[in-house]
Amino acid sequence: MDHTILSARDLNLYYGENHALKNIMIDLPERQITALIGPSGCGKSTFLRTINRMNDLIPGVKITGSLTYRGEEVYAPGRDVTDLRRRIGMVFQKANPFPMSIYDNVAYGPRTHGIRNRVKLDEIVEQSLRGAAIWEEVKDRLKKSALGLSGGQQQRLCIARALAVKPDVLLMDEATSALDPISTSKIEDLASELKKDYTIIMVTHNMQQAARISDNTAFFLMGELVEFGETEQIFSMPQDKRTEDYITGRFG
Ligand SMILES: Nc1ncnc2c1ncn2[C@@H]1O[C@H](COP(=O)(O)OP(=O)(O)OP(=O)(O)O)[C@@H](O)[C@H]1O
Repeated sequence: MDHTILSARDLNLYYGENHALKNIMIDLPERQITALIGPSGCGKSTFLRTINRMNDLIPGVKITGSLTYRGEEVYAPGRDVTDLRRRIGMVFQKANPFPMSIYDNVAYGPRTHGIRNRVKLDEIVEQSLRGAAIWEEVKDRLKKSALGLSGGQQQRLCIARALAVKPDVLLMDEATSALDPISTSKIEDLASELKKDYTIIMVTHNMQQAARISDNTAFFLMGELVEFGETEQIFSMPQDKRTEDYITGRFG
């Protein structure tokens, strides 16, 4: 039986007057890859950011309904958002390494959480870089600037940085859209590897990518969740005509 880790019930989000998420109902299973697909502006990224409260930073946002993570309300008053974001990490479309060394990028989060012991930090940095499949490429240049890495390496470094605080869930917002095919395939392989230990939720515009690596697919359209199910089913036998039109390229 799949174990639900995140659950939305009648979840609505408004940017001022713009009703960007409409009555979202979804149960996301643990330790699987869920792909969020749909045409531009349908609310995929908004939904992704709602999960670790990144939308909190945007003025005029109103959220109603329920979103639970491991049974606890994400928007409960008094919820520790820093702790939530430690447990639910995020990787963005554009790799955004800090302008500091490779080592310091990865050690940044653990240091913020109070880890100062050098041996312990070394261990976390190595583990995280190995976890993100970039250790072999950077182990001899840990003190060099992260900005000297290629785009694909920078994105894997950002994944290592996310892993360093030992998260539970990884949110990926079009994490490969700026990368070449080889880097993209490395990150896809990595995601498939990481799902043994982490729950991954990814926004992608790349239908082949969703079909290749995700276990479940959610199709959004104009703020609604039109269809959610096993990726194989969604791509072979969509239940909704709108899903079918989208995945066969008739719009979007
Ligand atoms: N920061 C914001 N302030 C106001 N409105 C926003 C903001 N971000 C998104 N929106 C609006 O919310 C709706 C959903 O946008 P969102 O970015 O979630 O869509 P998306 O499906 O991820 O699109 P894309 O594939 O183009 O990234 C759109 O109408 C968009 O204009």
